[in-house]
Amino acid sequence: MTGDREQQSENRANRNRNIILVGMMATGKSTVGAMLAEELGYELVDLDHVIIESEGRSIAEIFASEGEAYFRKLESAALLRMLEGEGRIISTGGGAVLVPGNAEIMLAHGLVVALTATEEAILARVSGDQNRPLLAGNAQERIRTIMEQRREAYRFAHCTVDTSELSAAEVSQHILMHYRG
Ligand SMILES: Nc1ncnc2c1ncn2[C@@H]1O[C@H](COP(=O)(O)OP(=O)(O)O)[C@@H](O)[C@H]1O
Ligand SMILES: O=C(O)C1=C[C@@H](OP(=O)(O)O)[C@@H](O)[C@H](O)C1
Ligand SMILES: [Mg+2]
Repeated sequence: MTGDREQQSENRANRNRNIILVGMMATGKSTVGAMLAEELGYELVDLDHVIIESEGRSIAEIFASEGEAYFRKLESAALLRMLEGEGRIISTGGGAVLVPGNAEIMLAHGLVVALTATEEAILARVSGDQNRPLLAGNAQERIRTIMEQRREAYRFAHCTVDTSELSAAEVSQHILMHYRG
């Protein structure tokens, strides 16, 4: 086997280990992650839930008392810990890709799927939701600004699914087709 072929087969093996969902808030990472875990019999890991459990307080409380930088440290540490295992669906929070090094770590440990949605779809999904501190205030403005800031940050994924016009179950089926090859 040439070095290139060895590398390719290692990359393929790594992709089969876990499925990692990234993307903007309310693109459906948590919802679809739960469906994928159920379908594949994999362990569901939602990084936000891991953090809420270990800290014993909500994401909004952590942001309010400790700030975003502290939250990002917890998130990156949880990501690293969770990627030590296999057979997991890892639903990340939308900002997990912002910390340098996290994208490369994800690519090396599973199939990375980016979920996207239009600004309108995201706004409809978060309306009345108080649990996303970064969207406090004018949610539409915040969504537009954050989407612009992060557009490039989600491009590293192995594949992307636009969820705007799909049900969560349909998104899950798309990902499964891709994963099973
Ligand atoms: N494809 C979809 N179509 C319509 N609503 C969706 C879809 N996926 C998720 N939702 C809804 O949008 C909201 C945010 O979904 P969630 O899974 O928490 O997103 P994320 O984890 O990416 O922030 C939830 O109310 C969820 O039921
Ligand atoms: O995009 C972000 O920076 C965040 C996304 C949230 O998770 P979801 O993407 O699951 O909403 C949560 O981690 C936190 O509020 C910050
Ligand atoms: Mg989520």
